[in-house]
Amino acid sequence: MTLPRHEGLDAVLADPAGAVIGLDFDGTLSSIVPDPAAAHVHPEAPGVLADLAGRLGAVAIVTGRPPLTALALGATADGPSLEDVPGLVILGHYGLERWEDGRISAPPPPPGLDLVRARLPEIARSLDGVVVEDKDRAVAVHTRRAPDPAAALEALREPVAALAAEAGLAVEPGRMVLELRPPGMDKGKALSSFLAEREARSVMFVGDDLGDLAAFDAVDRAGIPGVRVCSGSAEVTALAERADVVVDGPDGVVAFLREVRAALD
Ligand SMILES: O=P(O)(O)OC[C@H]1O[C@H](O[C@H]2O[C@H](CO)[C@@H](O)[C@H](O)[C@H]2O)[C@H](O)[C@@H](O)[C@@H]1O
Repeated sequence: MTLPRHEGLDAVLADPAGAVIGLDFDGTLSSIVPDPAAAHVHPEAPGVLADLAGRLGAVAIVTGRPPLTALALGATADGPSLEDVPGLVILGHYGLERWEDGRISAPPPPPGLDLVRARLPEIARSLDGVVVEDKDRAVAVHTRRAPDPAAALEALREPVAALAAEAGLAVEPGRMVLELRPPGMDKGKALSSFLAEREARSVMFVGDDLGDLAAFDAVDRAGIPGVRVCSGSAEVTALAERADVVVDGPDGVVAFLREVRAALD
């Protein structure tokens, strides 16, 4: 692919040491698969990120996954794994839990999760193929394996919202998933703090899902040149509508990152 001309992308290329790249995990660095536990990083993604990390100010993965899960799913059999990306920071749980240099930092889990653990499986059982994913600091309910995933998601919206309100948690909607998680943090806040911490002079964010819209907002309000990249899919169109660059899923993301890397030589 040829890199498009865009002011934010030009700024990243002109001053890579001042650039921060943030990337989502599922749907961006990893293809969407029916079973969340069976996801795995695109085999070429860690290599190209490792290459970029040596040239850019910072590379961060900003994800709804716990950082250690992203790292585990980021292992590859033959090449480098995500853990091998120099200086990588993972802002997991939408920024609540941070992994860097092998260390995790996070606030304590919210008390409302116990109520969700007690009640959500019962709600999920009322619909065929709906499964619960417990992520320690958040609990998600997935409908991708239901006979009609979109209908199952709609059927869950109301009971899940009621349960979240009772538990003092926020509902995070995503690709055939509703997540109950602590309120007060999102990918936008996580990215904004990281940009300030690294004194970024330009920013690129790559994402695919509704939770990434907050990160696009953060790019917009960062006060530095920025570029918003969408890992496009037929399933989510809202992000493509806001993006400066749209590529075709994780394969397209890796091809795009390769071009960025090549343009830095
Ligand atoms: O912020 P992300 O890195 O995009 O994580 C968001 C959610 O991703 C995962 O679910 C999604 O990917 C699964 C595996 O491909 C897929 O089965 C599911 O339908 C998608 O919604 C993950 O399981 C969630 O916990 C994350 O919050």
